[in-house]
Amino acid sequence: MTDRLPHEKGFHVSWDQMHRDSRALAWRLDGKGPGEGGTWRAIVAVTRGGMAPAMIVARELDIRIVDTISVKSYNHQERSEAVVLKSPDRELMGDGEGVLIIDDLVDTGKTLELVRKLYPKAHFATVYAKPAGREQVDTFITEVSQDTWIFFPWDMALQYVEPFRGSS
Ligand SMILES: O=P(O)(O)OC[C@H]1O[C@H](OP(=O)(O)OP(=O)(O)O)[C@H](O)[C@@H]1O
Ligand code: HPA
Ligand SMILES: [Mg+2]
Repeated sequence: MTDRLPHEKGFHVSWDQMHRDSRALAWRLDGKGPGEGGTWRAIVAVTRGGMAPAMIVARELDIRIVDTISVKSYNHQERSEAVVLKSPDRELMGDGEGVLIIDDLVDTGKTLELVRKLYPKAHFATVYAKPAGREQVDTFITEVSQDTWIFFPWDMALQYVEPFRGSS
């Protein structure tokens, strides 16, 4: 399967790495909100990939108001038009002021571009970022090159690999 991937490089993220990087994202966002003491009003996870880092950030920053926005833009590794399948609570959101919108990564930036149009005052944060989408994100932790495909732990499984020298 891997020999058919259209991307030259793979960046494999373990659950442990995702936990560490999401915590680092939380710490970076801590105290930067517009509320009293730099607090944030709420978190909105971009489903589905944003839910894992959003949960970790919500826990670290003690934010209990968490909603989701569902944006579908990929079929496997093929990009298609981004569409909103489910919106967060309208009253909660307003123009997005004080709301943290969290996703696992920004790639072309099309997903966040769409969400940003809806909530221009929100703060956009991702764990990983590729150069083409960097402008769409206010805070991120790790940048990878555009020709890298990030493999997330929820898409992976442990499996047998042949020894380097083959088996006798
Ligand atoms: O910056 P972009 O080029 O728009 O790509 C980034 C988005 O693509 C992936 O989501 P996907 O649409 O595959 O859905 P998923 O989170 O449910 O896997 C990823 O989780 C981001 O949300
Ligand atoms: O590099 C990626 N990895 C996983 N999902 C993605 N969706 C857009 N780009 C990526
Ligand atoms: Mg996603």
